[in-house]
Amino acid sequence: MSAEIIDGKDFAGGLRARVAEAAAEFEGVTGRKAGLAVVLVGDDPASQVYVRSKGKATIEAGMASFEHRLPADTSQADLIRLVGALNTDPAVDGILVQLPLPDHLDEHAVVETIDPSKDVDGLTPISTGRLALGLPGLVPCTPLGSLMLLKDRLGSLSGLDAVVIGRSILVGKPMAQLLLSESCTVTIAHSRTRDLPAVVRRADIVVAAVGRPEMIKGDWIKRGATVIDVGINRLPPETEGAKGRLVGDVDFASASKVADAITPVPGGVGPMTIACLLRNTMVAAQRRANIHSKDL
Ligand SMILES: Nc1nc2c(c(=O)[nH]1)N[C@@H](CN(C=O)c1ccc(C(=O)N[C@@H](CCC(=O)O)C(=O)O)cc1)CN2
Repeated sequence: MSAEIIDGKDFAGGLRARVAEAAAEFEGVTGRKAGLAVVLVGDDPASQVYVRSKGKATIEAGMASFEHRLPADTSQADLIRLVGALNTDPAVDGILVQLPLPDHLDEHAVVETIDPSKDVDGLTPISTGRLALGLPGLVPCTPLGSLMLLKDRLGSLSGLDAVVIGRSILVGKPMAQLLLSESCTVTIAHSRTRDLPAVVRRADIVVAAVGRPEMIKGDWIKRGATVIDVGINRLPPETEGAKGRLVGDVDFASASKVADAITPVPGGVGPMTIACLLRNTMVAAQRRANIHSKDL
């Protein structure tokens, strides 16, 4: 058996087109573009690529992009001052602080200052609390995109056993909450989990978000499971000067022989992260302008 490949790039393209339609409608009604502000501190190469992609995708969707690039030695007070200014800027509907931040900055303290109505990353205590309570709100982009792919593939997830490997605030914890709200039986596994292969083997749905290249092997996967690989790991280059291959947290070659369906890396969950950021920005803009629109 060979698993069906879940094409996140294709699904993300559809979502981006729907967001673009909503963005044009929003501009028609309000006379302004919905706006997303992205803040990057420092010069982490991967973050620079992601921030550039976010700006490009925002403009392609017909929204306004505000990019703020700050030096690596920016103080916490200066960063919080910038977030404060974005909170009160009427042209800004969504604010995202690119993570990780340099070590001297306190991510939680910075994120906490974002106005929850503009929290398109879904990371403020208000957004996190609303998700935990099962109330509507803005949800972190990678788990939201992963859930969209799962529901598109499986329809109802009710009663299914799901294992989320990883407990980060960006992916693991919100993913588990989302699966729980779909009535899955959810296990959160992590570095201290005993007999991880046995835990994973029970799952109908496996979401891998550990950040360890190709750690989850095919013989850990239950036959017929659906596998969502959130990992994006660049292997060391095979030849000098070349770029290393990009792989997920799942050993794709062995897992795809057992699973019913699997997301590839690249081209799986990654493109959904940016598409969901555009979607969240549009939702935030509509709510702030009191526009009631169909769900994106
Ligand atoms: N504040 C946030 N910081 C970070 C987030 C986030 O959601 N909010 N997520 C990640 C990085 N990320 C967006 O910021 C991101 C990662 C990967 C992709 C993507 O499209 N990946 C492609 C491959 C790209 C490549 O060739 O390198 C894919 O998987 O196909 C988009 C966004 C950490 N920080």
